[in-house]
Amino acid sequence: MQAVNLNIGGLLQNTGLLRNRNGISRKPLNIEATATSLSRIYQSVWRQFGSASPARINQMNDILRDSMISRRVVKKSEISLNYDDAVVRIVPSTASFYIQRRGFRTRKQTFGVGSAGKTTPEEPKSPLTFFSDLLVGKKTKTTEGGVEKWNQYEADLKKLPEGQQRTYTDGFVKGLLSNGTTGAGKDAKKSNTLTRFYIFLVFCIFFGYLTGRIRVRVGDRQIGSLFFSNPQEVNPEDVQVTFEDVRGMDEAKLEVEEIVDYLKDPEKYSRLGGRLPKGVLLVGPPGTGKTLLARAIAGEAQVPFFHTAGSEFDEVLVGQGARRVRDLFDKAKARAPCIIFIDEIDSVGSKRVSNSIHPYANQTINQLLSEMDGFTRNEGIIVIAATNRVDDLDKALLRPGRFDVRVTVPKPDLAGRVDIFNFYLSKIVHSGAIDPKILAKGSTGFTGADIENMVNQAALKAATDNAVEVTMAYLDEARDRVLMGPARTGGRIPDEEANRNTAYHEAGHTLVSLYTKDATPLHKVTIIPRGQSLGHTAMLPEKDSYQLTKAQMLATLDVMMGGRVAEELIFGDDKVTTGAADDLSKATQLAVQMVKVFGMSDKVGLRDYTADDKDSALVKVSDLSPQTAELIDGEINRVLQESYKRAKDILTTKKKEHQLLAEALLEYETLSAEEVKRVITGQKIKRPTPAAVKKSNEMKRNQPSLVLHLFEEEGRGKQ
Ligand SMILES: Nc1ncnc2c1ncn2[C@@H]1O[C@H](COP(=O)(O)OP(=O)(O)OP(=O)(O)O)[C@@H](O)[C@H]1O
Ligand SMILES: [Zn+2]
Repeated sequence: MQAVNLNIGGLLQNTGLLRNRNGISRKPLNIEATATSLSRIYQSVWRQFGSASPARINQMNDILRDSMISRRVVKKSEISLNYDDAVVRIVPSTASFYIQRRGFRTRKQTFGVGSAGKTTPEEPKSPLTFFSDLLVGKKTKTTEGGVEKWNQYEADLKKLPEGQQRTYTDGFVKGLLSNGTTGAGKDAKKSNTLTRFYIFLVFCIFFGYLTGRIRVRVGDRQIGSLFFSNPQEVNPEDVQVTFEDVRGMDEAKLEVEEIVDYLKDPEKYSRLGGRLPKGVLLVGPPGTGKTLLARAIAGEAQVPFFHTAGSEFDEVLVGQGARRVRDLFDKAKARAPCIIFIDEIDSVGSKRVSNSIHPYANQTINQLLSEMDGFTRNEGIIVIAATNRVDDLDKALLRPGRFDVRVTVPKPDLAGRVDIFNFYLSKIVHSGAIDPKILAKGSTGFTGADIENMVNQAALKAATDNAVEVTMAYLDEARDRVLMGPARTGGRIPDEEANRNTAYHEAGHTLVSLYTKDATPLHKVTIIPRGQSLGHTAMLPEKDSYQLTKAQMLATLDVMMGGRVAEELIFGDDKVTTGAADDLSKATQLAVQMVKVFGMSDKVGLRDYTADDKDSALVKVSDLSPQTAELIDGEINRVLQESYKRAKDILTTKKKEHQLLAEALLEYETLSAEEVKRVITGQKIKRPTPAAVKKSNEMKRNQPSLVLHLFEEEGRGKQ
């Protein structure tokens, strides 16, 4: 027992929590390792005493009192040890200790670690402990805990969109690893478990692959489940989703309600002679919840749901796509009433052109058409297809008797977004100060998937920070991630010349947007690489727009030109970079549309000139005269040229502002719209620069900053 006591003090010294008597500075604190070790020691003390009767707690406290720490703080009910952003509190009276990380703003957040097997109800325990538990290595007592964690992990994983599942898994495994390494070799058992876990993981993946649950994608195609005879066998899902889970699209829900009714009782409809659609086409941008709506229909009606994607029919081998369609319908018929859902139907159902990308699309579509014609209306099968490009679809699919009902699933409007935010916020622990209305106002143009993603990202970040709840700050940060893509983890790139270029380029976009009347309001500008680009100027519309005016489009063009113009003006014609390529390609697309589709060029007139671009004929015969073609070309160029000139005018007259802004960007890396406005009027920004923050963090780390109550107490005691 003596050994145990000494260990606590020694351990605290070792891990840098406690400065030793001579004040020699300590190693930087590894909070995870400390927590794990403390927890282990506490538990071993606890085990010697068995259950937690008051007498035993006293006994244990006696031991603690003898220890190096407690001797000095006999009378203290609590000892706090501060370290950078963490506080370790030891509460002898309850024989427990807590490691807190200081909260995001001012709030302190606590989660209990190693309260020696005893729960302390008075201590707020972070509700987001799943991550922190993993990171800190909180031990669940039995193997059941492991199973639970695993199940939880699996459940959580399923909830995430496919793109994020990997990141989540990475985090999970990292959590396990950091957990495992703290034992540093001594804990052979643990590493054994870890090995077993990996073997299990590999096995799961392999098994999943074999059974076709996990598929490998090569380019556009799936090479999946090669070993089983019937590849891509679609099995119906049991759907738990209901209309309650689908938010912010009341009209669409109304439109499909009848279908639910029908699926619940097809007989009733047949008896009354009603005619129901065979196919429903859900049209809307990606992420607006088309799949979700289809699932909800199945869930409401309690019928099987066959989920496929158009691309799955797109096969390497001749006739396979068609066979899959046949198999799918055969299975569905056996399970009617049911729903067949075909996602991204445009990938197979677009105009029946023979091209090298979809050589056998014809056969597949024909099969689909004949299957849909093959069953009668009231057989109890509803085929729901989703697309975001209805214009591209083969007209044959849209004929009566096929997908003759069309339901639009638009991006949510303000009220819809409030609803969706409310829904997803209700699933996480969040601060009461969060106002969904403000969130919705600040996320114009977001889809349901974006919002879900945003809330989820905020919750994950809060969990890794061991926060008690998700605050507005986390949500703001998450919004920027959704809006601009994840920032480069290392911050700015190490090439300062490139950074300078980016700063002037982005400042160019920003200034043009500020001084152009109809431009979308600025949100943020940054020179931290995001996604593909080196910098980013993010704009956020103030309200939902249902249409764009010509002035708004021209403003957008001008802003796009701003980047290139800035490079030219500051660094000279021959120093322009490739950084503007993306801007130019987007600008060109827009200009082409303005001239050819929207009739926004007086010279070219009001005709839609894209009609024959869409034609599926193999050999295109343009019915435009060469003069007209030339005219269109000239007009597109003129629109772009004029826009370039407007941007140049602004940046030439605002040279000083341009420089101020670029310098500020180099210094602060990211600026909000308000900060931009301060900077260009010559005012200072009232926050430390990222460089200063980094430096002060480093300084803190190298400085013994731990002293506190413990030693003050000791000093006073001696005098
Ligand atoms: N209106 C909404 N209400 C609640 N959740 C939504 C809504 N829209 C999207 N989501 C969330 O976003 C996820 C992705 O949406 P879903 O896959 O249904 O979009 P989609 O329109 O089918 O997109 P895609 O065209 O890319 O397949 C859903 O699983 C759901 O969690
Ligand atoms: Zn640009």
